[in-house]
Amino acid sequence: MNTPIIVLGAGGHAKVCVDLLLRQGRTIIGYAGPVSSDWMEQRGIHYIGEDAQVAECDARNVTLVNGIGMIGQDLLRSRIFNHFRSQGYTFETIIHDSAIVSSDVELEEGVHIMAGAIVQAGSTIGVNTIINTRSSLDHDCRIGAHVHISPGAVLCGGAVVGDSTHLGASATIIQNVTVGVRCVVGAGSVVLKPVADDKLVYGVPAKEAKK
Ligand SMILES: CC(=O)SCCNC(=O)CCNC(=O)[C@H](O)C(C)(C)COP(=O)(O)OP(=O)(O)OC[C@H]1O[C@@H](n2cnc3c(N)ncnc32)[C@H](O)[C@@H]1OP(=O)(O)O
Repeated sequence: MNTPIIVLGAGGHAKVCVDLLLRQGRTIIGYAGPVSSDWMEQRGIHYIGEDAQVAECDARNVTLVNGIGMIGQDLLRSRIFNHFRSQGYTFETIIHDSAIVSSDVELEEGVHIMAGAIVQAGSTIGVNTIINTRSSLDHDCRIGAHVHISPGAVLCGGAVVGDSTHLGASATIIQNVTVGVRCVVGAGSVVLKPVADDKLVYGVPAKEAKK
């Protein structure tokens, strides 16, 4: 079904989403955010206005794509998702044509699987999570809601990532290891042992940052 889409945001992640949607021939009604964007205008994507203006579009006739990115513990992406869900809007799950996603995978609402990503059999991914460019989830990974798996990250089989955690670019989690909720794992880190909730870890092997 080609339900018309409104993109929320106009920054880096929104651009990549728009590029994916245009390649797939999707209809984009416009984008919403605090300011207009030359990049969007050059592609003929109409500026709807601030987020409140989205309410003028009936939630039954559109779906939303959350173009807000997530770095570290920035909660804007999850706040926007929860706000519009509570208003009755639904979020589109988007998968780049170059991604490889097993048929034995559970994807919840609003998941983004970007170019070159791989998701293997038995994995589950919670709402509003980004599986970013060229990252890979091997078999039986469990990824929570509002997670960002950054470009190039590698999750070995059975790895678990809790809600609202940001896994940095090219980080690796070895098999069957759990990273808790609301954690940040630094770019390039190698996680060998479980990480408790609310921790910042980085390095090889990954260690908890000293406060
Ligand atoms: C599409 C996209 O672009 S998605 C974006 C993806 N972005 C990322 O993956 C970025 C992830 N963020 C990081 O890796 C960050 O460096 C963090 C969150 C781990 C740490 O950030 P901060 O708390 O600001 O740490 P800060 O920069 O002050 O560095 C503190 C120390 O840790 C070291 N350090 C920071 N990050 C790392 C890392 N990833 N690996 C190893 N050491 C690190 C620094 O060298 C510094 O060491 P020093 O005190 O000996 O000089």
